[in-house]
Amino acid sequence: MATPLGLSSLFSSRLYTTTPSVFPIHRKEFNRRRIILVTAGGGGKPTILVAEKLGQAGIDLLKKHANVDCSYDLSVEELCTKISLCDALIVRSGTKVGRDVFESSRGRLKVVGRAGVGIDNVDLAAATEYGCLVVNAPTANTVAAAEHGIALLTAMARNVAQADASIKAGKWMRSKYVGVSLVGKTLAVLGFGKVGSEVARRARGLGMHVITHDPYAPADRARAIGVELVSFEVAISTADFISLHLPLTAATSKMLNDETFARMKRGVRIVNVARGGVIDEEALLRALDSGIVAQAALDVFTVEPPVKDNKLVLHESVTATPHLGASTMEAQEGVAVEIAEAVVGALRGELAATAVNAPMVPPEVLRELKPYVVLAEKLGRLAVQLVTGGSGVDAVKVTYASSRSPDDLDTRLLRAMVIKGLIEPISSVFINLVNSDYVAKQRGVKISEERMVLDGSPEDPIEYITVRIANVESRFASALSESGEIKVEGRVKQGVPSLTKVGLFGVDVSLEGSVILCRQVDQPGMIGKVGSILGDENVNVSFMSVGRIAPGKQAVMAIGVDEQPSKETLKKIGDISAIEEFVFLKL
Ligand SMILES: NC(=O)c1ccc[n+]([C@@H]2O[C@H](COP(=O)([O-])OP(=O)(O)OC[C@H]3O[C@@H](n4cnc5c(N)ncnc54)[C@H](O)[C@@H]3O)[C@@H](O)[C@H]2O)c1
Ligand SMILES: O=C(O)[C@H](O)COP(=O)(O)O
Repeated sequence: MATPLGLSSLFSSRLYTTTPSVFPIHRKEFNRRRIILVTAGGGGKPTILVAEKLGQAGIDLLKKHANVDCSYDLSVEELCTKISLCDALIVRSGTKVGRDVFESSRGRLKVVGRAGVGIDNVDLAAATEYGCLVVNAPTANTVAAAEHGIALLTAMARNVAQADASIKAGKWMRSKYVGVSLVGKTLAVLGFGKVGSEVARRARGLGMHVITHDPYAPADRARAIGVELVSFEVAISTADFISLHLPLTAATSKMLNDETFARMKRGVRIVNVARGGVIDEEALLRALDSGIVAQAALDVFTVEPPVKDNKLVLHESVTATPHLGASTMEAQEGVAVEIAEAVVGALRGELAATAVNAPMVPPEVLRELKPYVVLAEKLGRLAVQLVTGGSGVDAVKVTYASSRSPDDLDTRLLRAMVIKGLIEPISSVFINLVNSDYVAKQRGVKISEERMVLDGSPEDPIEYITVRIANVESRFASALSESGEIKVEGRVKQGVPSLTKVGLFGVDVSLEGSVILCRQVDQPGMIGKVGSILGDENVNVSFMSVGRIAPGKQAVMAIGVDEQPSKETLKKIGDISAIEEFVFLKL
């Protein structure tokens, strides 16, 4: 059995395979491998704790394969006590599966199943560290969430909840509850993924003019349902209604805030069935009180359940529901079956397509590929940030230049990491070796791979990796290759992943922190100018390199920074007259 590896959170799990590591791994051979997950229970049936209400079809399926303990509303202490007797745990969003749960399981807990999409309530790093696979059910509640979005939209526009409360209180207030019509109004859907596109489709049926903002959604998918892809600015400033369908990520956290509310049409109405943290709740309260936002309908909150006297929940212009998006009989039956199959499969040792944490890969392979794994993810992350919003990513080519025979180089892990880098920052999906191809296919991203066989010693597995994105525009024109694709190339230098090429320009910058890329007319003093602007703001520069076409001609300067420079600092860099374009990229 393999031992734990101290790699990144994605790869720091205990890795169990039935065969010792071999390198190369041939595809068929790998597919035959089984991951041993069930080690407890004395060879009898495994025990599964279902800690939140799950559809009966799922429970029935679980009971065919395991002892099932359905215990709801457990305190943290009760959960921690029970867990040491369980091989798998199934939860929804209401149970916090923190480090204490994994610690208390003393190694017996092998699978956590999240009966739904979001896994914000599961400590993934701890799960991975304790060798516990986490699986979710990402598709079965999509329609339910979309229907709830539409329910909130229509109920809000016609004051259904407020009027119902009023009539139940013995009042008959017809003029107070005059609503607004939806037909002909503009709805901006922010996030055009699984739920967002279903909401858009339904809103079109209500006669609304639907626009959407999602920098990563293909325009043809939007066009197919009569929806216009627009910039964030156009979406928020022209909408009568805004519906949120984004994952909660660093980029979307508090995306609706004082500044963005100020740019909206006065009287805009907002629906949130995504995650509470996408809205700055204090700012929403201010916008409601000042009349910028006429009404809001909220299914999700930053803290759930919200505190008793939460001002948003109590606000007259707010319609609130207790995270009911996925709560239909049909969705819960679907989710229950989806999660039961995934958990039973994982307990049997099958690879799970909806696994959200660590893949199982032989440690020797991981140890050798570790820096290349990081390089692959960062190249993916860089490349996607160079895409102009709205372009839609559908064709990605990854080239591995290596002196090894193609048979001696298994690139699935690297491809998975490129996909992770490309998709994870813009999605609620967690990507690993198990689910990467599935997710890429589902999102219409075609990944092709190419091997370049080099002469020389095959000691290092790879000389360099190139990631190209075709059919897109770039927000940094210098990142384009001769054939018009976004192109980034990297190498591992003394164990450190480094960016070595952007478009046609050679650079040399270690892939840590963040990177600023500037195209400039090659001339003396540029490094000093940019360096001093960053220095004035105490931004630590870790690396600087300049790649030029020829002396005195154009050059691309790559600057590695430890901290994120402020908008003002970036503007000062952009204002340097010799700088023709620049971009800030987070790694
Ligand atoms: N209330 C509920 O019960 C309920 C039920 C299901 C899903 N959800 C939540 O709804 C959200 C959407 O779920 P999904 O299954 O459609 O996810 P998804 O990954 O299919 O779609 C998310 C979309 O957001 C886009 N996106 C990412 N960053 C963006 C940005 N900065 N600007 C604009 N678009 C951006 C992505 O490109 C993607 O298309 C998630 O937060 C999920 O947790 C809530
Ligand atoms: O992430 C999800 O799937 C939804 O938010 C639903 O959560 P729930 O299963 O707790 O209803």
